[in-house]
Amino acid sequence: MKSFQFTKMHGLGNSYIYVNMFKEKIKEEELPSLAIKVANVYTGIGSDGLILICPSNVADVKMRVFNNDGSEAKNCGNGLRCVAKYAYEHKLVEENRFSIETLSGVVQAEVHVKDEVVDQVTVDMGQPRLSRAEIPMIGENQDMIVSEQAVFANQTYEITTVSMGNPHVIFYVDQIEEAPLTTLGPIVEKDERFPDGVNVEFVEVVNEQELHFRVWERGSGVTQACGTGACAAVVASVLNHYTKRDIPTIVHLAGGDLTITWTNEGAVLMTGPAEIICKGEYYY
Ligand SMILES: N[C@@H](CCC[C@H](N)C(=O)O)C(=O)O
Repeated sequence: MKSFQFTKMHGLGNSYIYVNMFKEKIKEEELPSLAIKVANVYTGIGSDGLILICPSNVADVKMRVFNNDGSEAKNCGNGLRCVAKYAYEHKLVEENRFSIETLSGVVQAEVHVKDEVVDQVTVDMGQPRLSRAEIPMIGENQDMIVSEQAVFANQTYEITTVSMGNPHVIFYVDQIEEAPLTTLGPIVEKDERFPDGVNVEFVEVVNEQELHFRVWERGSGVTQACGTGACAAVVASVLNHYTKRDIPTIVHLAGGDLTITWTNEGAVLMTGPAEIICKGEYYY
C-alpha cells in the first residue's frame, strides 16, 4: 500500500489537502483520482480538493491545484495564502516575501508573522485579464464583458467576467441570501459559452467598500470562500462603478472576510488568513 504525509489547511473555510512535493513522490497519472479520493468526506479526508507544494525553476515554490472532481485549475487565491504559510513555517523559504509559481504565472506573497506563526498573508495576484478571449468566453466582440446581457435557463441576466488566471462570471443580486447558488451555479459553470467552464459568483453591494459574496466553484461546487473569485468580484465592482479603484474593499464570504484592492498600477492585492487544521498520513 502506498501513502503520503499531508497537511489539511483552510483559507476562510476553503479547505484543501496540501502535500509537500519537496519530500513526497506521487505519480502524475494518479493525481486527478487522488484529488477525488482525498476530498471525499466519507471515505477520504474531506476537502475542496488537493494542492501540491512543489519545487520551482522560476520561483521559490510552485502550487498545483486540483478541484474535488479531479480537474486541475490554474490558480487558487485561498490556496496561495495557505501555500505561503506552509512554505514559511516549514522553512522552504527564508524571507517574509517570496514568489509562488502557478499554472497562470508567478505571483508575489508576503507573510505577516505573529510569534513565529503566519497569521495573515498578502498576495499580489497580478493583473486581471478582461478580454473575452482571455476569460475565455465564446462570442464576437473581444472587449471586456461588463454588465452584458446573457440568457441562462430561459432567463436574462447581466454578467461581468474576469479572469484571475482562472475564469469567473459575476452576477449582482439584491440580497445575498437569495442568490441562486445551487440552481444557476451548476448551469452557468458548464454553459457552452465558457469552453473551459467557469467559477460562478454572486455579489451583493453593501456600500463603496464592502461586498457580500457567495460562490459556486468550477469543479468543486459550493465552497465557503474563493480567493480568486473575491478578487474577480472586486475588479467587476470597480468596472461597474460600485466600488473604487486603489481603495481596499472588504469582501464578506461565507467563511469570513478578505481585504482586496485593485491598485492604480494594475495589480490586485489580496490579504486574508490561512490556517492549519491537521496533519496525517493518507493511504491509497
Ligand atoms: N478556491 C479557489 C479556486 C480553486 C479553483 C477553481 N475552482 C477553478 O477551477 O478555477 C480560490 O480560492 O481561488
